[in-house]
Amino acid sequence: MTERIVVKIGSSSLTSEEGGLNRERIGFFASELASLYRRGEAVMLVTSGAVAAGFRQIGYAAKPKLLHEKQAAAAVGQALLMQAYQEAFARYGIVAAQILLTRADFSNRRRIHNALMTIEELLKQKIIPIINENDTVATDELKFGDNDNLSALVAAMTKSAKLVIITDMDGLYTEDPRKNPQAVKIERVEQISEDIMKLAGGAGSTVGTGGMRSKIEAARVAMRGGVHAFIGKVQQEGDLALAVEGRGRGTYFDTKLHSLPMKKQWLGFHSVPQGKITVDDGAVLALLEGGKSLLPAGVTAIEGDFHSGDVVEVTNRQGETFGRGVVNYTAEQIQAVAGLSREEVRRRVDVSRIEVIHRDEWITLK
Ligand SMILES: Nc1ncnc2c1ncn2[C@@H]1O[C@H](COP(=O)(O)OP(=O)(O)O)[C@@H](O)[C@H]1O
Ligand SMILES: N[C@@H](CCC(=O)OP(=O)(O)O)C(=O)O
Repeated sequence: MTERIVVKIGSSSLTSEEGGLNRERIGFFASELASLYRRGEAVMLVTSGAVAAGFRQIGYAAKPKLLHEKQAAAAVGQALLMQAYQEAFARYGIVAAQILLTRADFSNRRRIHNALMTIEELLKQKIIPIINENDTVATDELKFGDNDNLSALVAAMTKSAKLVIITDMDGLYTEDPRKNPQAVKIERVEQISEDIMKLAGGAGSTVGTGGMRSKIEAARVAMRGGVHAFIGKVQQEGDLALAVEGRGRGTYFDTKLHSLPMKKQWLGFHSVPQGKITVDDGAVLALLEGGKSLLPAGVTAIEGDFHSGDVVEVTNRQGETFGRGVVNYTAEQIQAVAGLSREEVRRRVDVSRIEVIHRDEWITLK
């Protein structure tokens, strides 16, 4: 059966601490991906390594820290990276394509739709899309920075079955094993709780960026989008196939959720909330388990100055955010009717819909 699989390779797997591309590793990963491709899987690659590949060529002594230097390094390195992959895939008769994306592209529905259509056509033509962040145009505030999150968004957008995040560690441990060799590996995670989040530390190498934390955040996004995730090591021949088959050297993050329509992905992953609504326990239950809309009666507090049609976060009484939705009221209108019954609400404000957030415009995020 053809499955869609997104594979993410981090800088630490492709380059050395001194920078420069490790062509042998690229050749190895290309052969691993080619074996999935030959089995009929629809493979997409999200690869880092542009900055690490480029800085040595420019003559910088170490991985640059300043944004314009990083961007210059990426501009040089991205071309080297693509050249290396295209050559490596050509050995297997596979054509590869370059796609560069930014976070801003994801928040613009037309742009991301175009990117998706391009990827769909490439997959149809049996071409492997190779995706990286467009470092030259991404502004600092809006940068993915690491590619973990980008890979999760690509996996959700393409409704992939699996996301394989390849790194230099064979999975998630109870602590960073570089700091504590006694740390114990976690084989399976079914829900990413705050306790799981706390285990993860930052990058382990000087070329890596996000560390384990950004990988777990990515797994969380993937799982919400109905994608099973794996974080681990692919080092020897056949490791990638094992990772995909459930026998890999890493940690599995299984999900019971189904893929999300683009509209819900936009709401959950890309929209920028303009305020916050706190609700009572009954409303939490109605939204989380009843599949119901949020009515004014369940609202206890609001924050922010938002308009009807804006996206807001919804939090419980403990202050934990558990979802987002599009509001049908202005902040002022909700203030006037919070806690009131439908009849009272109709008497006091003139709104097009009685629901503060309709269930079709809601996404649970936990
Ligand atoms: N709890 C943990 N379990 C495993 N690795 C961890 C943990 N916390 C931090 N790390 C570090 O995360 C690193 C991988 O992230 P990173 O260096 O950003 O790699 P990449 O370039 O592959 O994205 C590992 O080398 C490891 O040192
Ligand atoms: N877009 C950047 C990615 C930066 C980076 O180091 O990411 P990662 O190795 O995935 O933590 C690059 O190609 O250099």
